[in-house]
Amino acid sequence: MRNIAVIGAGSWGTALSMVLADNGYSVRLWSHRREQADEINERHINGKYLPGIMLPKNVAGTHDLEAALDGANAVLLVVPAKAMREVLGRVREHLAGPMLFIHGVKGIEPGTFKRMSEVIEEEIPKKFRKAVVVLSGPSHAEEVSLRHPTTVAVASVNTAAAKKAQDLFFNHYFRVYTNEDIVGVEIGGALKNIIALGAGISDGLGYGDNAKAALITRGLAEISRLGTKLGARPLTFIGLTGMGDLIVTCTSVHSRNWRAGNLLGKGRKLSEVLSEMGMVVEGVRTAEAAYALSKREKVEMPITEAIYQVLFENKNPKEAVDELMGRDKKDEIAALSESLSDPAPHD
Ligand SMILES: NC(=O)C1=CN([C@@H]2O[C@H](COP(=O)(O)OP(=O)(O)OC[C@H]3O[C@@H](n4cnc5c(N)ncnc54)[C@H](OP(=O)(O)O)[C@@H]3O)[C@@H](O)[C@H]2O)C=CC1
Ligand SMILES: O=C(CO)COP(=O)(O)O
Repeated sequence: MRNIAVIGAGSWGTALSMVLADNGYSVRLWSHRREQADEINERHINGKYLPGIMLPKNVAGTHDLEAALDGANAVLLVVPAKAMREVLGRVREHLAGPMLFIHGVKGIEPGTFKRMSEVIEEEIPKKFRKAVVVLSGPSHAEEVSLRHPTTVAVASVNTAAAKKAQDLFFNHYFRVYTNEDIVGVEIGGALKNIIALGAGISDGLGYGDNAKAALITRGLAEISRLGTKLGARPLTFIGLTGMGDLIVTCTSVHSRNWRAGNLLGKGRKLSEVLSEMGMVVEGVRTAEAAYALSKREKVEMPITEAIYQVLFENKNPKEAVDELMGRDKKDEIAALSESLSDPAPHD
């Protein structure tokens, strides 16, 4: 049996460990908290993040990063985006040879506004990485852990590496597609969280399905505009990691981003909401990054801007919606058509 190191024992790291274990791999699931690693080994559960789920026996918890990485054929990184660089610095100290790096993180690094694959390339010397792959798509951990049918995409500039990752994860309930557009997959996965916050805010305000459909569709338009400006392929945004993930995150009660937005729409303060969630809400920091990127790249992103203002400038959510609705009249497609020509993918 081959070994895989999973770095990050939250909901998603644990659910993906189960997929790998079901596929016959020996998984070492690293947690930065010793008691969580002990719980995984002694009781075969991760009570905080996936309550009620029994983990397969071939998922071993560990608090020792060196032991997690020793002899591993691939490493899967699943920590919050803001922790990625620090965790990679620690991982780097224990690498002995080249490894396949896969990540399942849906965020942009605060401050640098870099994608996670860029952070991995900066922190892990070339001699220690065979390739970098992202795994993304509509996939709530809670449902994956119940082995409910789920589809995702794996993307890399290295096609063979994407196929390798596809082989690692693919099974009867977890269908994995390859995609050559790593920029589009990472941008779609990160920015959908901002729109999910918006969908939650809209629901919290008492608005209905019309408003949510508008947010999803026009949200996708602005994600595509920024993504293509950054080098993504437009078609990626109508796929699993674009429209697919927007649908699931904006409509599911499992979504932490939707739930956080819902509380904000009901009038709660951001600081209170975040401490109550107790899990990562990537859309908050990603809204800051996407807002800055939209200014840097001169891309119009009115929904992102409105959500940024609600989160960081204390704007009243209802006023933000009123302002969005009162913007200048527009043609639906004209502003999009430029970015919808589909060049070959590039990084
Ligand atoms: N949950 C899901 O359904 C999905 C999540 N994702 C993405 O996966 C990524 C991780 O999310 P998810 O697992 O859900 O998050 P959770 O909040 O469930 O778990 C985060 C995990 O990371 C740990 N952690 C926090 N900071 C650090 C650090 N500095 N060093 C090491 N570990 C740390 C936490 O530990 P502690 O318990 O101590 O806080 C916890 O184990 C996010 O980018 C998310 O968008 C993608 C697809 C689906
Ligand atoms: O990315 C996800 C589902 O595809 C999980 O979304 P949340 O982080 O909002 O729970």
